[in-house]
Amino acid sequence: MSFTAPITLPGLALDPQWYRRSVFYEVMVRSFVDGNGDGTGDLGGLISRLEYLQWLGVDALWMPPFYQSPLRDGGYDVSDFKAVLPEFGTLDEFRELVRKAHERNMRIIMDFPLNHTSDAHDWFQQSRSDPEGPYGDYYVWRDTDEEYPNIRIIFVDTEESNWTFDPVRRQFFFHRFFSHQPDLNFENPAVQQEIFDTVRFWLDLGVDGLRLDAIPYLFESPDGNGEGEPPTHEFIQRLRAMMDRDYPGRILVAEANQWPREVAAFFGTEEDPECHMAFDFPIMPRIFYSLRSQTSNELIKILSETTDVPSSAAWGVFLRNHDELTLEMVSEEYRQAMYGWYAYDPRMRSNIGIRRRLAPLLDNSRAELELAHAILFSLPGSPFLYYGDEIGMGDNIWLADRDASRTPMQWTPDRNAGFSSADPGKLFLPVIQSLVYHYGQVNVEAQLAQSRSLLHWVRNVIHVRKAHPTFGLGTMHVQTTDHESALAFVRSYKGSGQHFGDQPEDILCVFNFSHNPISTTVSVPEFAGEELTDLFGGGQFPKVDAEGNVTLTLGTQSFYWLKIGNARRLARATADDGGQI
Ligand SMILES: OC[C@H]1O[C@H](O[C@H]2O[C@H](CO)[C@@H](O)[C@H](O)[C@H]2O)[C@H](O)[C@@H](O)[C@@H]1O
Ligand SMILES: [Ca+2]
Repeated sequence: MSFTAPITLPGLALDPQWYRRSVFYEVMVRSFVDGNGDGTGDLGGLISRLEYLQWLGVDALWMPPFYQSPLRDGGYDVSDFKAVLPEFGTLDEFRELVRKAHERNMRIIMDFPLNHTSDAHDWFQQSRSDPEGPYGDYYVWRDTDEEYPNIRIIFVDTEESNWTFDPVRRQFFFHRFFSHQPDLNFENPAVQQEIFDTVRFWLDLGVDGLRLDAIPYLFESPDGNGEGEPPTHEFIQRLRAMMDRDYPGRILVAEANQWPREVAAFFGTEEDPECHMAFDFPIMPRIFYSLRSQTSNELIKILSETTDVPSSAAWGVFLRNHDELTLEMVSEEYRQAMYGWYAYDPRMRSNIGIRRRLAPLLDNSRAELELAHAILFSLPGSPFLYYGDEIGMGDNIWLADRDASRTPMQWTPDRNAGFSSADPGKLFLPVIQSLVYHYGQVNVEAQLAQSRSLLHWVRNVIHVRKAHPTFGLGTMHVQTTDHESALAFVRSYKGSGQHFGDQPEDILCVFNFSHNPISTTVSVPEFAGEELTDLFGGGQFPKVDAEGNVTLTLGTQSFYWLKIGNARRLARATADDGGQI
């Protein structure tokens, strides 16, 4: 495979807002490329495919944990926060990865599961065996399992309680997730210091940011639900202040599976900022809901809710990731509808969600895959892709837990899908060999050879998005339509004029969720009389009429991104001093 990557000068472009303009790509080291042929993906393998990621248009990688770990929760069970799991590589290889990514102007975000450790961590082993020793108070120990009754269980498939009795210390320890993942005791200043030291350790190695895993759960309180308690926010504020002071330009990303207002709290305020980015959990299931219900009302409702966030904050939007498609942020009625549509086999469910990949969820429909991506790439915030979804990889629901959608990346139709040269029996997980998604058909090499493949389409849409900073930096206004299957919004940006193409711009985005073609009148009164031009092909569309309406015909499950004409915008640009949204 060869990629005609653009020639760039080594080093990162200076841009304090880089995370608002970036396309992110979640890459699991274990699953991407096996560089040394032992059956497991590794850092060396990832380094060898940076060229591919740059060609695709990726600006930043999000790397789930690759620390020392017994791997009982995909690496989110860390047994040493300052070591790389030997089967993944070494610290030196990680340094090389950072350097080589930066040479391609790509940044690296590391996952940081700071809420808990593995029970194999030395801190826990010492804590359980020596309660009076230096680590005795590193975890949340109690004599009963009755405290914190308001704290819900997250892994409902496997856990019956958030407390587990430890036969060594003869006390219960608290855990939000698996019983082999004891929660750290954030009340202990020594624990807080360890977390700061760990953050500094990785930032000193050059990483561009940290995804704060399970961030709402750091502190518990007797009466609260243990989600976003005030001391948790105070702790993040201190972390952010340290980063702004000592590591400007590096970012914090909040993983908080909560409602918009609660998640927005993790951005902090202008005076006391917390995270630069936060994943937008409520919007994601509503995209899937709209695709099957053929209605846009749920998306319109959530997009119309205004949540005040600091001016530098950015949402991280996504369709899928390494976890189940979580349904925690929908009502029970809608959850049942989603299970009916997307998880008709009970094996497809996991906790409160669905453990399937994007293409199988959308029944491999090219129209739906394009529509879903078009929404992802035009919503406010920065898009996060999940490795393999750009080629429409399948899943394997006969594998345990979320491994269903963590199988080896499919590079070629050759042995082990080009992922590894190991004996196939030695792979950490088997490659996908299902009827529809077999690596013989679904792989990067084959899609590179087809100009109309999903891979080329995704790359094209990424590049169109990147040519219009409006998508990353602009505001969004939902517009009225007269069709229940249509969603329309306008993205507007005043432009800073500081970068090439960073100009004032308005873009009308219209989506059709119906499984049939529709005609709909979109009301954009602010833009009466303006021309509309397709962002992809440059085709001219009917003008917005004098009343501010435009009637559009959309094919089955299709969309338009239309640039709104010049006259008014140019006048406004002259009047503006520009730069801010
Ligand atoms: O480290 C434990 C888990 O932490 C993250 O969890 C998140 O995923 C859960 C679903 O799998 C979700 O319900 C929860 O709200 C999140 O915090 C991480 O992404 C998981 O992989 C990990 O198991
Ligand atoms: Ca390997």
